[in-house]
Amino acid sequence: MASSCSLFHSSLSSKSKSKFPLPRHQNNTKFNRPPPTVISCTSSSTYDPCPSTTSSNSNSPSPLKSGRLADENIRDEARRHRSIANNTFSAKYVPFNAGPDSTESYSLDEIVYRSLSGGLLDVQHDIEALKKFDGAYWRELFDSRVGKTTWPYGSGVWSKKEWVLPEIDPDDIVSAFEGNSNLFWAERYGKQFLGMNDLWVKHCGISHTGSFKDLGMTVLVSQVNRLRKLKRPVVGVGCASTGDTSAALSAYCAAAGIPSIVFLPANKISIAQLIQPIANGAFVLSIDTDFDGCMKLIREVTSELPIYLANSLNSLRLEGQKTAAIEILQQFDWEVPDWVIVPGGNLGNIYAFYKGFKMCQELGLVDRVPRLVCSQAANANPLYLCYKSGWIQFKAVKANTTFASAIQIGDPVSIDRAVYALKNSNGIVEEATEEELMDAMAQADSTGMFICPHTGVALSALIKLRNSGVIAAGDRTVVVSTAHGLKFSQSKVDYHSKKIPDMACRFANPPVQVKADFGSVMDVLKKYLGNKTPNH
Ligand SMILES: Cc1ncc(COP(=O)(O)O)c(C=O)c1O
Ligand SMILES: N[C@@H](CCOP(=O)(O)O)C(=O)O
Repeated sequence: MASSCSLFHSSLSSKSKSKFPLPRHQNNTKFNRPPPTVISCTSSSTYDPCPSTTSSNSNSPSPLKSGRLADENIRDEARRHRSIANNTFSAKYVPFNAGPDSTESYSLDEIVYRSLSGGLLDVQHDIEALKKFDGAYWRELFDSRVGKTTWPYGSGVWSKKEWVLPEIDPDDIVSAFEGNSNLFWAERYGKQFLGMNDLWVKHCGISHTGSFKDLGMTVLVSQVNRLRKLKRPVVGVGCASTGDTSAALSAYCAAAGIPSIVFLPANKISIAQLIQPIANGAFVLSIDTDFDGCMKLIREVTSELPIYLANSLNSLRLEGQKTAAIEILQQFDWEVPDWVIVPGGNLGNIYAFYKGFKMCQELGLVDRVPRLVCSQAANANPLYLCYKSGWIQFKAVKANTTFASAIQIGDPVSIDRAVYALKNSNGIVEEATEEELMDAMAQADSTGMFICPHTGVALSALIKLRNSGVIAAGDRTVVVSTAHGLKFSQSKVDYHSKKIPDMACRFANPPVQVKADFGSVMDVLKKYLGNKTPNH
């Protein structure tokens, strides 16, 4: 039996009951009644105006203070509150950047990675349905979910569920409460090295498996969980990886009890990244090729075997990754920064950021999108070369070894998405040499960060654009940090021991070897302190 809180909008139609304004009616009456579809108290909001009345059984245990029943876990609680009727929102696959005449589309429950013409796909949301709620509604709804443990909205990704995978049952979601990552004010770095006072680092790598890939993987693995329950032919999930996608895939699959298979280029990823899928029980293939070779193989294999493809060629991943952009706006109280700088490899993430910002603009949460910068390692720079050609010519390259090993990619699958994102955000592409990216990383670390080399690539772009005056001292700028520095400690060890051929390692800070006696220790300390001036 439906509870009183229940399932019909009529129970939400009184403003006094609902915390959130209701959508605009077609006739423009402000906050009129939502469309006559059925929606649960919690399918569009974590806010339950009548939590204690949702159980129809008078013998049920009394609710806890939190609104949860005594014998319930958070998933049970979500199940009790879930909608038993159709959700108002929906999404489907369409060919990426299809013209207005295209009618090609696929349900998200289909296993499809490419359009009929062989192009990329995109997840298209029913924007008209989302637009029935105004920008203020969405801002307030998303803000209300931050910092909670309500399943699944406590996750930074699932707090935007209606914009991500609106139709998935919370019961099918596999989440580690990812997202909600720190937006770090780089006060000292900005001031000391760039003369900036509004510089921020979005620490997407301080996360469950240590990279932004968690944001996309929770979505992909949740959908796989659903497909398996629907008895679709998915025996396992596979990816090619430079180390972060494989870590995220194996962790989320392990949490859900789903087999994962990862293709890694032998000797081209860090030890920390290699041990992650091994520890999480993935089937790990170390293949004597580079990432592009692994990517080619996984595409062939997934078209032959019932292994679901987890790379960002699969547009589902980007639906999760785009929430980092929404989160940045949220953390600035819905003010739009001037610049967002993202390191690029397979090039899904730059498009994901664009999509997140664009949806916020389209749905009235903000009035513009920031300018995007994509930064590549000079040793693996096909996008940069394409940009320099005036976007005229894209040619895959052979990616050379780089300390930014996770972006050692010469034939990015999302090239079309990246070009689209950059063209539509008045974007810029930069590149960083090995010395530039390692120096930038070392300087940032010396101000209290501990970033990965890929973030060094993004910082190098910022340094260049500041020096050329393109980015002004007062511009609010966000650098996206994509992985945890601890995954790449060997690169820092090499740098600080000045062991890198042809690199000055100007900011190295090697440890001082000293004998274990008081005099020797005093000597080195006096010498060290002699170079310092008191701070007053
Ligand atoms: C740490 C890190 N930074 C940046 C990237 C680049 O992201 P994308 O491939 O979406 O361009 C990747 C993966 O490619 C990565 O693992
Ligand atoms: N850096 C990535 C490369 C693959 O990117 P994806 O986003 O297409 O999975 C990795 O860590 O594997």
